[in-house]
Amino acid sequence: MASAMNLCGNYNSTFAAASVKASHCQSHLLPCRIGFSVSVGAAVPISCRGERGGSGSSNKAAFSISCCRAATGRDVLVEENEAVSETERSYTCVMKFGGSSLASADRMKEVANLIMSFPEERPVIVLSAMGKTTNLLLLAGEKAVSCGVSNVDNIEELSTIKDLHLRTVDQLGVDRNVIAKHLEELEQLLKGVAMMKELTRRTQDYLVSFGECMSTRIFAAYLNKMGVKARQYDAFEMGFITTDDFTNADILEATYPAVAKRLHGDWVADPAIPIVTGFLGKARKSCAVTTLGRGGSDLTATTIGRALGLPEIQVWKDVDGVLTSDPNICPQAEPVPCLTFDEAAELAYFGAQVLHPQSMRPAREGDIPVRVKNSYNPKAPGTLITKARDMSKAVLTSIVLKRNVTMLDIVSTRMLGQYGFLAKVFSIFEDLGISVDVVATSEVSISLTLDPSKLWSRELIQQELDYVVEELEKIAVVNLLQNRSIISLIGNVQKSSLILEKAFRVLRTLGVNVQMISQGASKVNISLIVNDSEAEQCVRALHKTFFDSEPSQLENECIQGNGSHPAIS
Ligand SMILES: Nc1ncnc2c1ncn2[C@@H]1O[C@H](COP(=O)(O)OP(=O)(O)O)[C@@H](O)[C@H]1O
Ligand SMILES: N[C@@H](CC(=O)OP(=O)(O)O)C(=O)O
Repeated sequence: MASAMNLCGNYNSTFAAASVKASHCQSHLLPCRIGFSVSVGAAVPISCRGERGGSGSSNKAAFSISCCRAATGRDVLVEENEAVSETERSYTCVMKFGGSSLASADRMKEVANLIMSFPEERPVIVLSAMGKTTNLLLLAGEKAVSCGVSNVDNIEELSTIKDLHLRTVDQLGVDRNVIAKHLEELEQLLKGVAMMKELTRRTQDYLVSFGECMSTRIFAAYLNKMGVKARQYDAFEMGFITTDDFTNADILEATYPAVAKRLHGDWVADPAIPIVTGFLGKARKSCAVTTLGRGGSDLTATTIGRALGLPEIQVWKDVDGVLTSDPNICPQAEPVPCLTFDEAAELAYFGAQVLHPQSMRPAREGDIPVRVKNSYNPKAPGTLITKARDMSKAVLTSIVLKRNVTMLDIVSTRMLGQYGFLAKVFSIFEDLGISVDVVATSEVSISLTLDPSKLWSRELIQQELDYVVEELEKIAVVNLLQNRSIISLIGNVQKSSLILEKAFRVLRTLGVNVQMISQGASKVNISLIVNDSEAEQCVRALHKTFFDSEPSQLENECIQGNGSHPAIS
């Protein structure tokens, strides 16, 4: 009998994708997940995971499989209805917990209770490093470069990391040995950095990997101590294969079948909850440890979701879901109940820290719903991210701010009507491997923004910018404008006139001049470029206008096409 699990076990990405579709045919699964509520502390041990479902016919669930098979040289859609036992289906969802959910031993206990409060789930757990450990590791690395080998022991961040992790294992009552070797190796690594007086990106990735390697070992040991069988995995040892772009590696396609094979194989051999390091991978060429860019554990979770074809991916944070704006700028920001993958991807790409910019890609490809939940408030419904939603009443979903953006005004030195100007400009960015965010063009000029946030090193950015300008000046007059911000209005661009009218009224009232505007092809984002110094004030005022009024009023305005708002007029 073919099951979703066995199909994925063929280690073939087509079949892995097929099992994604398979799980989505179980439409009964989704409604029961929407709006679920749990009570933390009401722990229900998941002690008999391997036995759950058994092999008897009474435990079999109707299961519809729709898969693609390359049988005759072309893809063929095969529809089958089969009965697959719960056991054979192995995992039921991915649950990712970020650093904010894992800041202390108490938080780890609460997360363990939360996982145990879903006895019907057989989750794959993805964890980030505890609290701010990644930042501390980066700072320790920077200090090691110049402090001298004999002073490494005195690096404050190293002591903070050691104290946090040792205190956590002690408070959880697990053996210090679970992380002893890692702490020792971390210190040795920093001594190596101090000796070399150099921290390459490759070493930096290896250095920050200690955070996730330790948090997952501690958590798996704690679950086992609680009688819940768990197995720790380092992503770089379990099939996460990436490019060699240290600090910002891309996950390669080969990851999906490799991860599916490993997780399914282990489940069949010896069922246990996998506790996987987020954020990490293994470089295809050098085989060194890589990282997926800051916040990359979200991407680890969606990659596993797609690899296994799971019905849901849950991303647990310290906020009640994706909010109408960054709560650090707009404390009154409210959770957004539903988002499309496109909206979430745009929101993440344009600066909302809550999701990793690339994390929606595997979910979208596998059409797997992503639920953003609050580990501090599990009863809150959170945000459900799916392929489509009813946009008929939607105006604005969220306002996002991306600071410290560099803008370039590029004016052709050739005459009007010269062809090939745009192509030349973009080939320069391509050659230099620089990503362009927002673009506005006329026949002889281009304004665009460059994204420095993907790079972790300041000097390199300046060096790169100098080089870009030098290259562009061969064909154009270039004006480099730094310290700009992109304010992205994510929502229903079908209502762009309404959105823009309201937005520009606010900005005019504030006396802010928009330096560039772009309405992307995505149809969910309008970007406005303003000075960094004005940006937060603009976001707060825009938020007040779009979200502090009764929803019915916004809807009325949409229907009547009347953009005026009492807060401004
Ligand atoms: N639009 C937004 N919606 C929700 N949170 C946001 C948004 N913009 C910024 N944030 C910030 O993102 C944080 C959650 O993301 P992150 O710190 O990466 O979580 P985790 O470490 O749990 O993965 C929130 O605490 C909040 O301050
Ligand atoms: N620990 C990594 C990866 C990550 O995803 O973290 P978080 O889930 O806490 O944002 C970072 O800080 O970037």
